[in-house]
Amino acid sequence: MGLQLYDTYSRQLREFQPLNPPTVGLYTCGPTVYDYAHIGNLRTYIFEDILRRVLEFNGYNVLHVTNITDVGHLTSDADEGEDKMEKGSKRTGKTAWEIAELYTQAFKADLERLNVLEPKVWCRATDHIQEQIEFIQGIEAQGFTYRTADGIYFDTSRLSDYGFLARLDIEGLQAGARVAMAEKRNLTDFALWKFSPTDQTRQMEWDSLWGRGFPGWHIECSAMSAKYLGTFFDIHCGGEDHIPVHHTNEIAQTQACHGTHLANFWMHGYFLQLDDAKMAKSSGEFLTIQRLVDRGYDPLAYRYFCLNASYRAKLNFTWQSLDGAGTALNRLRTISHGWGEAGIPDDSYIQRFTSHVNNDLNMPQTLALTWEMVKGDLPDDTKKATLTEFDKVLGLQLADWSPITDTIPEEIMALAQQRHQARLEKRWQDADQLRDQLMAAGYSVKDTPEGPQVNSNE
Ligand SMILES: Nc1ncnc2c1ncn2[C@@H]1O[C@H](COP(=O)(O)OP(=O)(O)OP(=O)(O)O)[C@@H](O)[C@H]1O
Ligand SMILES: [Zn+2]
Repeated sequence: MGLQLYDTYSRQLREFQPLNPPTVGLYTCGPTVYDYAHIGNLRTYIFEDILRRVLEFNGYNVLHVTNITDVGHLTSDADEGEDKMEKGSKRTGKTAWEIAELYTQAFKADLERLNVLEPKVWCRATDHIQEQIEFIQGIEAQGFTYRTADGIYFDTSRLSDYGFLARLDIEGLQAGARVAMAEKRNLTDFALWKFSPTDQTRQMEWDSLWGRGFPGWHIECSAMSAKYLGTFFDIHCGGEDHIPVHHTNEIAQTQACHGTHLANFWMHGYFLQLDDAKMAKSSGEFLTIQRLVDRGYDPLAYRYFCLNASYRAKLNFTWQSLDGAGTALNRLRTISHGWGEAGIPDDSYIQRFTSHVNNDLNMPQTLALTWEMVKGDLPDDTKKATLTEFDKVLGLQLADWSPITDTIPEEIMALAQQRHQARLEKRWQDADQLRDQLMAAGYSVKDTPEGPQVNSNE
């Protein structure tokens, strides 16, 4: 059986077939760079990384595109409130451009620490203003837009299946509406272009044929995915919160302009929760990768923790489970390091592994299989080779790991051994001199019942 993926659009598992084999177009909605990413955001990027690795494991060539939202995402997803970037600028005292750069770099560094593969294309919203303007013109030409005092809006009532992705009950929504509509014609209408306020200047604004302003949040993804992947490509991903608003509106825009629902598969990662509530920047403890590192955790322990659950299930974060993941990861590292050189992978395990990862990225089953293989009775070199194959998807960097003592150079270990010998023979002067030599080279030595223990002073 081939690769089965759950498609939110059709609400079913579907067999994945690329539109243009062997290439797979993958678009993953990126961060709004007004603050550090929390580990909840990063759970979604780990899920998308597993997806990418599984596609590559199946022999596809993945053209992976991720955007950076550095303008236009307002504090409410419904086009109200302040631009998150301008808000971040006030909070930090830096310009919106400076914080965009700062948090983009911090985000990329977090991904690297989690061994998330870099997309082939990074695209910033502010580098694609012209493409967004042209896309809005396309929508306008099809008659889907109208103008209000604060911007150009998309008329969602013009699409008979608006909201299909989220199975939105439009009539129910309208009836229960509590929010002021201002000049919006329908509750679900959204901004394509917002005008700059007349009484204040924005840091990020551009001229357009409609007036000076900035793009709405959703248009960047329709415009940039069309530029890099075409107007109908293989897979589009994001977190579950993107289903009812952001992705629904991306689809509406592309449908209006190009008549497609943008991607063949829509896939969504479910939330990381803290005390049974969504982890968010605005509420609860703001946990970043750096916070975990400061508390002595390896970022890859967090990756392992995420692999314990299906991407389609909410996952509760606890320190205890992170400890458990860290312990399991270290056991895996130590055991596999002890196996020595790799031989040839075991076919039957590789087949079972493939069927688990191809079963909608079933990581809990995959981890269980990994431990079954590790504890089983295959020869060590076969185990090593099999695990190395598995790790192409798990991404735990097992082959790169070695115990700290392995990094002590041989000549230093030899000096420590000579000192040990001198001590046994009670040649105290020689022993002290050898210790000084080790110190000068940047190492300290501790005498333990098991013999000398050498540590780097770095
Ligand atoms: N708790 C969470 N668990 C998993 N994914 C999340 C969580 N919160 C947000 N995401 C996802 O993280 C990605 C980046 O989102 P973005 O940078 O816009 O964060 P955000 O929406 O500002 O975060 P927050 O909602 O915490 O303020 C999106 O795909 C989003 O769906
Ligand atoms: Zn998007």
